[in-house]
Amino acid sequence: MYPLTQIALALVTLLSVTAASLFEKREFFSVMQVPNTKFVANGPAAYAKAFQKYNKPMPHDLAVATGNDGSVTATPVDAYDSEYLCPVSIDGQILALEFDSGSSDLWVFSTSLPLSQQKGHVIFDPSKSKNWKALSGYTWNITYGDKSGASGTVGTDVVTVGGTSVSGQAVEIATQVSSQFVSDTANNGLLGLAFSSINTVKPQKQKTFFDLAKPSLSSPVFTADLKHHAPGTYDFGTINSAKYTGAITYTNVVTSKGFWEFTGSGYAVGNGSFVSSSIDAIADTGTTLIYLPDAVVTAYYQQVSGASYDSSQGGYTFPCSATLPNLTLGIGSYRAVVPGQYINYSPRGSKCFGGVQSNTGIGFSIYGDVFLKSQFVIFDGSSTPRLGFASK
Ligand SMILES: O=C(c1ccc(-c2ccco2)nc1O)N(Cc1ccccn1)C1CC1
Repeated sequence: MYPLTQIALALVTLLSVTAASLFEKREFFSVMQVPNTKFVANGPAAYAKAFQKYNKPMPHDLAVATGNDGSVTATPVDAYDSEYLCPVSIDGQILALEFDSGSSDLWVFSTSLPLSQQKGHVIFDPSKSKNWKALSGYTWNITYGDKSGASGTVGTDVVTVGGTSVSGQAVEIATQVSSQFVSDTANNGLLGLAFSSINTVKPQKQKTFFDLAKPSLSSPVFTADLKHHAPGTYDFGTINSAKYTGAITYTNVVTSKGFWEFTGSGYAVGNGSFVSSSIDAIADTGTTLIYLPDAVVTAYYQQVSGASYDSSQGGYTFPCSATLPNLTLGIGSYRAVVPGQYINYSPRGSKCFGGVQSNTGIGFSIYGDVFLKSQFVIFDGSSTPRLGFASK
């Protein structure tokens, strides 16, 4: 064979081998493992992972050690305790949500919002969730008492709160939010804990996290242990006796409006005598202040020197140096005492704005955070829903 031919043959062979090696199915190859030097070992978390992987209940101590005991921290968003935010995982994306026992929609800031409304917020991106299932044609639209509101579309996903996971939870994606929510950049959405009857999703109402979690909870309850100027907790499925003192007083709940609605038994201002009177009220963790009948509000501020209704502020104000009396609110025979200092809500101009205001126009009273943070509160979602209150 001529050398030229040999060279050509060799070249063709070399090329064909090279080409083949590019396309051949490689039988095996090894990759060098590189240790993650930044990883900090966490034994309990590693141990808990095994239970979570196979969705098995983990031992109590391990649950407590790893924040999986159904307890979630509720952190005040500012120096006035105007709202409390809790970390919620949506298929691994963690957002700070406001737990609201006065509404029943779980909605989040999302990538579907105009960028101007997303600014400053932690955003949920459904495209990054492997368990996300869009509910085609479903919408939601909610308006709150302070005229704030939001609306959008819906899907379902896996939602985890304090180690309690729920699959198929309706997550309401905001496509529009009001200016109050845009400017509240710590708040990335709400988790409704009122009754599912007032969920706003159409064409089919959706269930709240609590309703979906109930069957997996040891007891169909959640508790609120909110604190004054400090983080507190919501617990799901258990009543932690270390968090309250004395006996729990239970009172019946009417669910016809979809709220945790009950009848208060009266009030006392400071060391004054208790006035028996039926007060139709709701327990609302999503409302900051206490809204009461005018008779109670005027009786209270009569005991605060320099207090007056300031129409320019839309409520009662008083000199910030004023000493505020305690407010006692009756629930059955139980006397819930709200410390006076909790009722100095915030400086407003040269005066301070009261944490107790009139319920005029609402149609019922609202026992909001100023009240709830003075108590340990049990939201009992059993077949006969009831509210429990205890001192702490
Ligand atoms: O903001 C709400 C509120 C919550 C949920 C709903 C709603 C409509 C449809 C489904 O839920 N509508 C509200 O209005 N407050 C508190 C409040 C504060 C001040 C004045 C009026 N009210 C409801 C719980 C009482």
